[in-house]
Amino acid sequence: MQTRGRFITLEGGEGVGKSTNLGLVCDFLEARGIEVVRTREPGGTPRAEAIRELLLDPTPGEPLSGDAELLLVFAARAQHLELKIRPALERGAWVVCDRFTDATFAYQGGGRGIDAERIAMLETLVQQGLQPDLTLLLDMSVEAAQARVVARGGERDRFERERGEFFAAVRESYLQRARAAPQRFAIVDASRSLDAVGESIEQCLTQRLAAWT
Ligand SMILES: Nc1ncnc2c1ncn2[C@@H]1O[C@H](COP(=O)(O)OP(=O)(O)O)[C@@H](O)[C@H]1O
Ligand SMILES: Cc1cn([C@H]2C[C@H](O)[C@@H](COP(=O)(O)OP(=O)(O)O)O2)c(=O)[nH]c1=O
Repeated sequence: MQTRGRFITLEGGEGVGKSTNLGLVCDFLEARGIEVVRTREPGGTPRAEAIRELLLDPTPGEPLSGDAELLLVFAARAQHLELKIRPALERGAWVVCDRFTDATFAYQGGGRGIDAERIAMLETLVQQGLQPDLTLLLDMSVEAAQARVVARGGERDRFERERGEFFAAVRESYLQRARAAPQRFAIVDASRSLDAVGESIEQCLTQRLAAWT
């Protein structure tokens, strides 16, 4: 019987280094002979990426209602799960995803103030019990992460234009979720050098791999 693959997510606020470290996670696993599917949310399939465009579009004018934002996030996720994540896990590949539902609890929950119970209802509907096996939460101060976003350059999307209080609430929600599920989460101090962060991530992956095999 084919063993189901593992599902690993990277989480954290803007500029903490998720995209940078995603490659490191994938390389680490591939070097151990594991088939890896690298993906991201919102997005991951062409139609889910189209929903991402809608969510990130900073064009002023018509605001996006909180519920519309929440439902779009889960619409993209439903598509991503059915077409990409579940088939990969079922054939035994491992999925490494830049953000998943913890981001919804942090951004739509903590940031926008949507009740966690409403989010949890959609989580149950769309995921039917599927949860990441490991979530690497890259954590650092909002101010230092913002400085990285500024240095990275480029146009700011709809979320990146939010105020400092929004990101402080996002960070706090992530930390609360990590404390509530310490088996699933590993909190990584993302304020350190790229090498030091990478070393912590590799240590964590080494421990998990040993526990899973
Ligand atoms: N540990 C680090 N130290 C210094 N700069 C970093 C570190 N990690 C990432 N960066 C830089 O910070 C910026 C944001 O990183 P990125 O991976 O795009 O973050 P995210 O995907 O979490 O928004 C990029 O320019 C990246 O090169
Ligand atoms: C997955 C997800 C992302 N988001 C937001 C967070 C990000 O600002 C945005 C896009 O994610 P991402 O591309 O990871 O942003 P960045 O690389 O700049 O950190 O989508 C939500 O609000 N809810 C969600 O469920």
